[in-house]
Amino acid sequence: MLILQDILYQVKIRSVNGNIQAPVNDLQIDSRKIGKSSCFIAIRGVQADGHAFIGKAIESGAATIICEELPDVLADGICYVQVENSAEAAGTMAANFYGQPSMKLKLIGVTGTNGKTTVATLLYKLFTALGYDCGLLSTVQNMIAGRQIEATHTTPDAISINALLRNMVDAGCSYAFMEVSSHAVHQHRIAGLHFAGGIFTNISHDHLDYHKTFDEYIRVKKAFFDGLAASAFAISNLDDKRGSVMLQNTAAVKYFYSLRSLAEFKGKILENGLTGLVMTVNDQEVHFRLIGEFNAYNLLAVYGAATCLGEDRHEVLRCLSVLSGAEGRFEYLVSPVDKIIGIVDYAHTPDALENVLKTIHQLRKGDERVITVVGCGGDRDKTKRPVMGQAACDLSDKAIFTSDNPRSEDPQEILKDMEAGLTTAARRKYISVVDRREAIKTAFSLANPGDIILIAGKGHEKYQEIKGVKHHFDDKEEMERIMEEQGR
Ligand SMILES: CC(=O)N[C@H]1[C@@H](OP(=O)(O)OP(=O)(O)OC[C@H]2O[C@@H](n3ccc(=O)[nH]c3=O)[C@H](O)[C@@H]2O)O[C@H](CO)[C@@H](O)[C@@H]1O[C@H](C)C(=O)N[C@@H](C)C(=O)N[C@H](CCC(=O)O)C(=O)O
Ligand SMILES: Nc1ncnc2c1ncn2[C@@H]1O[C@H](COP(=O)(O)OP(=O)(O)OP(=O)(O)O)[C@@H](O)[C@H]1O
Ligand SMILES: N[C@H](CCC[C@H](N)C(=O)O)C(=O)O
Ligand SMILES: [Mg+2]
Repeated sequence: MLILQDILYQVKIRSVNGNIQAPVNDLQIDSRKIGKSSCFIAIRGVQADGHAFIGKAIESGAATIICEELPDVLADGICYVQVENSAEAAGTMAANFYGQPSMKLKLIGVTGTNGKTTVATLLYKLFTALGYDCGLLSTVQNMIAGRQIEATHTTPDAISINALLRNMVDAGCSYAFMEVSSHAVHQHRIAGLHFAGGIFTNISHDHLDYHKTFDEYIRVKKAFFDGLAASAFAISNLDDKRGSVMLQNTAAVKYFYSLRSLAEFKGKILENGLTGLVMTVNDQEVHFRLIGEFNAYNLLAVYGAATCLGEDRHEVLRCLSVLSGAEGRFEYLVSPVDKIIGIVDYAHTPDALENVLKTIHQLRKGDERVITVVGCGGDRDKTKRPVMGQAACDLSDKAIFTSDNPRSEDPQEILKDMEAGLTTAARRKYISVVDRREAIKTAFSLANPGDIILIAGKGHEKYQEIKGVKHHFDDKEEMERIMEEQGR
């Protein structure tokens, strides 16, 4: 069994009270998961302060406590370690506890507002196709060499990350690809990890409920690159306004990808249709199965990373050309009778919604109409609601506003936020149908043969969260059922 002293390696300690040689069975940041000889790390959170649960943790068997503030009364036989930052300590300690798994494989992190899941998943699929055992930490799922593990977060907490990485190392993985959310950077969930490379996709409006200002959101994303080692590579999107700033202070070796300017990884779209993209990538012409300009960027990022990792460029493009994207990202179905194109996409930010709708317009052959079903999540950034409502109307012939995980909020109020400030032209185009199933049905009832229906916001999600309860709901399943029921 490990002892506390070993696990504290490189943690910034302020004081120690008790026996630092105490054994540690496991690490926990949640008092509800404590067992015998657990080490409890008290973290100040958004909802609660872990320090309030120190007593509870000791009652449940914790023998060692990591905290920023010592309790007034110290219990006998317990070792208390006061640290500068508990969240950061949790990352460093988790890495020590699990034997530095991020150093035993090559860990690549992907950050940005949109495209993280797509890029990380493509990298996982690509390196698997190239013959490596790989790991993946993503919004849709975690993977350990082909074995699927349910994902609860885009980026899990530090202890879960290191436990998963340990399992990957034990399963013989030589690569791990992970999404790095801005919440994760800010909450130090990635502290103590050793990244071999970092990728930036893009930055636009999201999570301003959490980060408060756009500048702060940028600063947090940039902190990921600031933390990379000189031995790592950092790849950024030159066509994004903040693409260069992201890498301004990184010690890592910098690379850029672009569709518009000269860059190490340069792409040009030749054809963009429902059957995929035809592009040149560093002067080699390739056909990809992924659709839309935004995926051209995702593919360039993946190509760049694979090149930096020493893979053969031709082989990389050959493998990439046959890959499909991540579940729920621009997945489409054509109805058998009326040839209505139904698209399920995870666009849940203004930028993603705009991108996916612009892509749909580029794919249109004639005067097919575009009908969009969209909602905005409850207990999330409210400022994106009117922007998404307006974008849906601007870029569709008809928009149906509906619910997308209202969580603790009143769904009608969310719809009101989406409707607020719509232009007169937009007002003529939208209707609100609070029940998502009814909204999808309405979209199909309104569609003429050949029309395009976009169902945005939930992608791979298999639930609708209402008042804290997750009800089974799957946009793709609904779409298929309605097509059949309506005989389309
Ligand atoms: C807003 C946010 O990010 N919250 C995350 C945060 O929770 P928190 O700060 O609210 O924690 P808290 O409830 O205040 O508790 C503070 C501490 O006390 C502990 N505690 C609490 C209660 C108790 O009885 N005993 C106890 O020990 C908690 O375990 C925690 O360590 O830390 C928790 C542990 O790591 C996360 O599970 C939790 O994610 C919540 C569930 C969440 O919904 N997060 C979303 C917003 C999120 O993280 N999303 C990003 C993706 C965003 C994107 O699209 O880019 C993600 O990476 O998934
Ligand atoms: N490079 C990109 N630029 C802009 N939009 C994109 C890009 N890639 C994907 N999208 C759009 O954003 C949606 C979400 O994509 P993806 O799941 O890959 O992003 P993400 O960053 O992982 O999102 P999340 O933060 O929720 O995990 C897609 O369904 C698509 O509409
Ligand atoms: N990672 C994002 C996903 C949003 C997906 C959307 N369907 C919603 O529930 O708002 C979040 O947690 O904010
Ligand atoms: Mg994701």
